[in-house]
Amino acid sequence: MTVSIHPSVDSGLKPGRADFEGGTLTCKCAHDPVKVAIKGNVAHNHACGCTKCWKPGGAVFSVVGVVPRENVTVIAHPEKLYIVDPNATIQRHACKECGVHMFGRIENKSHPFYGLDFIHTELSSDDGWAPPEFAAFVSSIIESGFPPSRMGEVRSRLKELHLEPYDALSPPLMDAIATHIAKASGKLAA
Ligand SMILES: N[C@@H](CCC(=O)N[C@@H](CSCO)C(=O)NCC(=O)O)C(=O)O
Ligand SMILES: [Zn+2]
Ligand SMILES: [Zn+2]
Repeated sequence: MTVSIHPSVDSGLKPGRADFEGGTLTCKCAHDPVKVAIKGNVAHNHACGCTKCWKPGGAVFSVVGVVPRENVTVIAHPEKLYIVDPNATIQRHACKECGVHMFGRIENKSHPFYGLDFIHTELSSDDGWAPPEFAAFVSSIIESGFPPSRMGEVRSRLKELHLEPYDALSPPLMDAIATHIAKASGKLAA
């Protein structure tokens, strides 16, 4: 049986729409759900195998991308949100009742990704979100208990889905992070 990556990619990637204006993320609560309005499309959307990103029940990977923080507005039930780990780089604001992560925010102003919030577009029923482009932190799925002996199967399936597997972020994003650090330390001209 083909290994399942995530319900939104298992039957192939759905193309996004260039003119997509954004949508609303809704948590899984049957009553009084938290709602978050997102302006514009998601960037750097990716499957993430890390232990920290929210995954729907049974999924091996999360699907997560970024939007400018000023494009994220909580429009219903902000009182249900809490920060999963206030010490983490990405502070994930999750619903206290259903556990879904509504957005992840970086508060450290010197972080390379400061200004970007992490979101899960599957929480929206709107059509046109950009699909994931690659798979990040693939080896990290083992930390959640995935059998190491099946990693070949996972990487083959990701390639088949055109989600190139990496054990950190993609090379362009890793280069962007390293460039930011080198500029901050003075090794490269700012
Ligand atoms: N092996 C660890 C990796 C966790 C990790 O570094 N996750 C990345 C990617 S999250 C979305 O791309 C990260 O930047 N984390 C910062 C944070 O979570 O605050 C594990 O699996 O836990
Ligand atoms: Zn909820
Ligand atoms: Zn992650």
